Amino acid sequence: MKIGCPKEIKPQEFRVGVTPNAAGEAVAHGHEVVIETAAGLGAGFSDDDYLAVGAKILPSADEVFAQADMVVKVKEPQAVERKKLRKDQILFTYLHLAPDPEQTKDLLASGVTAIAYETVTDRAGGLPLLAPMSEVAGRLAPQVGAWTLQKANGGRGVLMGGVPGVGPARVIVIGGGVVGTHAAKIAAGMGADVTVLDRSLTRLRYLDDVFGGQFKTGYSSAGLLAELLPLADMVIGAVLIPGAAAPKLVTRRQLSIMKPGAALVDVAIDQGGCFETSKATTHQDPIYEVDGIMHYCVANMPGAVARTSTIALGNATMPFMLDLADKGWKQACADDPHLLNGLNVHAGKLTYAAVGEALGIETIAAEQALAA
Ligand SMILES: NC(=O)C1=CN([C@@H]2O[C@H](COP(=O)(O)OP(=O)(O)OC[C@H]3O[C@@H](n4cnc5c(N)ncnc54)[C@H](O)[C@@H]3O)[C@@H](O)[C@H]2O)C=CC1
Ligand SMILES: CC(=O)C(=O)O
Ligand SMILES: [Mg+2]
Repeated sequence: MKIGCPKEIKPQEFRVGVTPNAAGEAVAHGHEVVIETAAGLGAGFSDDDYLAVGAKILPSADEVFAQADMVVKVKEPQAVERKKLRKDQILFTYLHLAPDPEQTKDLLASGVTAIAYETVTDRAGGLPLLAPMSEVAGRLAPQVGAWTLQKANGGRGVLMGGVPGVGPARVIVIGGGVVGTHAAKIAAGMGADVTVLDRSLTRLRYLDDVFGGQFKTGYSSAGLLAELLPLADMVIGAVLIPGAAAPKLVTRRQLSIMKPGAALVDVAIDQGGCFETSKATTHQDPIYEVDGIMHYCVANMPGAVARTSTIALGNATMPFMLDLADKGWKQACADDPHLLNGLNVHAGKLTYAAVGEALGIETIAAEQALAA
């Protein structure tokens, strides 16, 4: 199979979908790998690094898309990239379709077979291709939140760890999955007073067992949140209902009960965001203010630390990419129900129920696409 990897074109996105290590393994499996020139530069990989493992360098994205049987990326295809997709081509990348009707429409029209990293599952009930980026975004969240809290950025001028004689910042993390756990660990490590809320008691028991003493836990409800919001210096949104649009947990009216200059960091923005006032921002212009509350809503946070993120993502995607290339998507998905859970679009049909529900589009079962 010919595997193609274009340079990412989303603003300030420096990650790359295929690392030289992954390219080398694919070549060793007998596949051809074509990489757009300079695709890896932002993550510290030169064209020569790819040539050294047997990949080919192509001069443009047009040629990569035209030649590839499978396109491997990081971010959802942008409008100009979507025009290059075609029937009988596999697209393997993050998609986040539920809050994105335009992209969904274009993918359906293209006829492409699109497998979304964020809905591939594992035996433990986790999301193995989302997890590495959730680890990164979770660890970044307190860091960017702390920056947002600085006076010059519109924040309330509170230091995460406080100082002797002055108490620490209070941080509320909503959602105690991968993002939430890593965010809480780092915020607690910075000296903040941290509470993690989740709706899963099993998850709260795990967090209490492992991190009891470092941060507190609470059962996520509208009532508890209303109690905690007036006390918070920072709220980190880290909820997920896989594939679905994020539930709105903090309303615009509730901003008025918060401290002026408090920071909302909505990591769940790629699924539409969990605060009513969230709208996606970019690394170039990451924060904005609503009713005196600062919002940070960058939808590709891991792009800020592109080298760490690219290697972490490549480690996770490589075995799935190899499986898809070795067997073709149908056999790979038939053999692995967890990879089949990644199938979101095939030949003009949506194959992921939560996306269909969010967008009001008819969905077929992924198994039906396999049988077609
Ligand atoms: N902005 C960015 O750059 C990035 C965003 N993300 C996003 O972060 C979000 C979280 O991802 P993960 O932590 O990997 O998911 P996860 O599945 O590991 O954790 C989500 C947690 O949210 C909990 N939850 C669901 N509804 C809740 C509610 N109403 N209140 C409290 N908790 C609730 C679940 O029980 C679960 O523990 C996703 O939307 C993901 O796409 C991930 C990486 C990068
Ligand atoms: C998960 C995701 O959307 C990202 O890493 O950008
Ligand atoms: Mg994202």
